[in-house]
Amino acid sequence: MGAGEEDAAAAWEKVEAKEERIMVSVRVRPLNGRESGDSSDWECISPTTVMFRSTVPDRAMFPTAYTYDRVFGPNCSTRQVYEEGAKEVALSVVSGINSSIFAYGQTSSGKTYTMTGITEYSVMDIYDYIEKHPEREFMLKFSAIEIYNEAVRDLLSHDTTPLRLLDDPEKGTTVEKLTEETLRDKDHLRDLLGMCEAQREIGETALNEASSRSHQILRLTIESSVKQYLGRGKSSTLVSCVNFVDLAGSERASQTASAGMRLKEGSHINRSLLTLGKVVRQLRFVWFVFF
Ligand SMILES: Nc1ncnc2c1ncn2[C@@H]1O[C@H](COP(=O)(O)OP(=O)(O)OP(=O)(O)O)[C@@H](O)[C@H]1O
Repeated sequence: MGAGEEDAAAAWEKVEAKEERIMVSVRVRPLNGRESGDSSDWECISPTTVMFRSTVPDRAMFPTAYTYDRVFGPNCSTRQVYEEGAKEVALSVVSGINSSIFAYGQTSSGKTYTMTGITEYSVMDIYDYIEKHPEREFMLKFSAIEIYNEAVRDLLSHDTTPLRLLDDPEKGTTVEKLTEETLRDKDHLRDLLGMCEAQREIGETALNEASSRSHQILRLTIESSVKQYLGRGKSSTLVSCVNFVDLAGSERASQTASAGMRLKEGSHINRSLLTLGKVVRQLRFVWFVFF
């Protein structure tokens, strides 16, 4: 086995050793200017437990505690959330393991804020790993889509025509004609991330002046081979990808004061999140997933 294959085998052993391959963390953001007069209903009482105590007087007597793999309170930085909640998952891509990190939550809860930081830190660590492994040849590719009002759009193209989803028996679901950029360096990736941010559909609601109105999926694919064996017929190439998913937030029309276009967007967002919830619930009962 070459160095890369050993890394991959070690990473797989680590994954196999864990009973759970899904990690769920909760981040409670600080109250903002609009909410600062209120007291928070949520309190992080340990690194894994968050407690909900309703401010409605009759219900305040019955707090409920929820336990997750990790809970981050309002004073935790995005760096800490990344280091303790996402780094291991993001970096498994360099060892040939596919992974996804996604943020799910109510509108204005801090999903985009958190995912932007996590993506940035992951990119820095992935390039750092590449620099420390000159014995391997790496090729990085990047693609980005948003799902807006149930239509899929390429965020690396100025063409707004919706793209078709195709079911490939080997590759699974793919997006037809999606741009995939081969990255020159991390500055190139930063430029592309900036382009995605600029292209993404956002709009103002009563709860968030820059609310994401679409689901965004950024995909980084990494191919790597041992340089020594390249072209000698002995080399094997590791190919894997990491997805950074920033979902649009669930919302109540009464709270976001949505009407017209915003209301239509909100109903698409809520419906797709409801479907995602159903899929996750069903997965609890499925032992094998066939592709
Ligand atoms: N941990 C945090 N610390 C400080 N400010 C935060 C934090 N999390 C979020 N914010 C701020 O709160 C506001 C809402 O955050 P953000 O846009 O990330 O929410 P969201 O969940 O993505 O919302 P939506 O679903 O509407 O797109 C932003 O102004 C953001 O800068």
